[in-house]
Amino acid sequence: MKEEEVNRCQIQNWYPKFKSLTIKTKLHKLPESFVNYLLDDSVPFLLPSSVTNQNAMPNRIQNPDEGEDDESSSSDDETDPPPPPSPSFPELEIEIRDSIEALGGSIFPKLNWSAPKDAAWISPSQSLSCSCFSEIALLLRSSDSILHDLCNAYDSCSDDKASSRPESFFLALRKWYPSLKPEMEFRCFVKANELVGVCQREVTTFYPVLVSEKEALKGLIEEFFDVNVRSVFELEDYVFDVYVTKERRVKVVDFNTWCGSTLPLMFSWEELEGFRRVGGELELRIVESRRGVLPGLKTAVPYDYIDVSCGSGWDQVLKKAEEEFRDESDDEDV
Ligand SMILES: Nc1ncnc2c1ncn2[C@@H]1O[C@H](COP(=O)(O)OP(=O)(O)OP(=O)(O)O)[C@@H](O)[C@H]1O
Repeated sequence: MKEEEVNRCQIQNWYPKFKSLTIKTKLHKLPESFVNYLLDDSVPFLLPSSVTNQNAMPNRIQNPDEGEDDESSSSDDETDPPPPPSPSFPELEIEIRDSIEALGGSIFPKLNWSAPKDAAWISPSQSLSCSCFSEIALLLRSSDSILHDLCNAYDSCSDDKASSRPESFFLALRKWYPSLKPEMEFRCFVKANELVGVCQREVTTFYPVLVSEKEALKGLIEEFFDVNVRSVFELEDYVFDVYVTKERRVKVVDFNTWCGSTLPLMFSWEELEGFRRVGGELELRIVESRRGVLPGLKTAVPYDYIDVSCGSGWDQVLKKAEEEFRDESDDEDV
């Protein structure tokens, strides 16, 4: 993969061209001091001190290995060095506060490529919804996906002299949508400027609506690609994610590289590479039945993608899951 492909998929590069077809977003170029703050892995980490003090969180995030303050630990206080001063980014904080306000009070944060999805557990809301600078800082500092953007974004590039990091980092604040339906998100694969495959983005669940609406959804996405994406996005091979609204309008959620750190979800890259759609039928791949996923397993994947043969170990897991499922469905009042 070329560095150019990775660069095109940065939100600050694609957003201006797709502004009217995606989630409303405000972009903030990050000062290097804030980038260094995100990269600093000292423990305990300090949240920026707030100049606006609006909904600010406590500055010091406790190291899980440290006990609660008690008598014995306070006796060491005299010998402990004083805690370092909290970092402060007053200009950025004020710009961010204004953007959050303009976006309705809650935002979804991401850097050039990634959102801190893996850090949602640390947020009081257990989601990526943020309403102040310190909530954003906490999510960004706690996320490996963000660390990947900061340090490893060009790892899959084959250029002779690939960059180690982008020229600038941007923080994208996207209007928060609390009730996006996972079944209406799709990943679309484009090879040589042809849409060669589409699949549901949330692959661990069977959604009956996708079975009944499959043809209509496929038509909508195909038309959206032909009219709005094919001749506008500058790469030939790439992946994009879309959301279909209840009014049946298609919105771009994100652009990703072909291969690299992008997951092919219900396809394999080999399979996608082999698809040639000139005149052929586009496949929208979905989980076709309740039995197409492993019930009760968090890391569930569609049946076809694991080795279920006798002796693989999965055969026993599946047998047990199917028995449980049968017991549950017997209880269902149908
Ligand atoms: N503005 C928003 N409000 C609420 N949820 C959102 C918003 N934007 C995205 N999401 C949810 O977060 C998920 C991840 O978003 P996004 O694709 O931007 O992150 P990402 O890090 O690039 O993910 P990936 O690496 O899987 O492509 C989306 O699938 C969607 O469910």
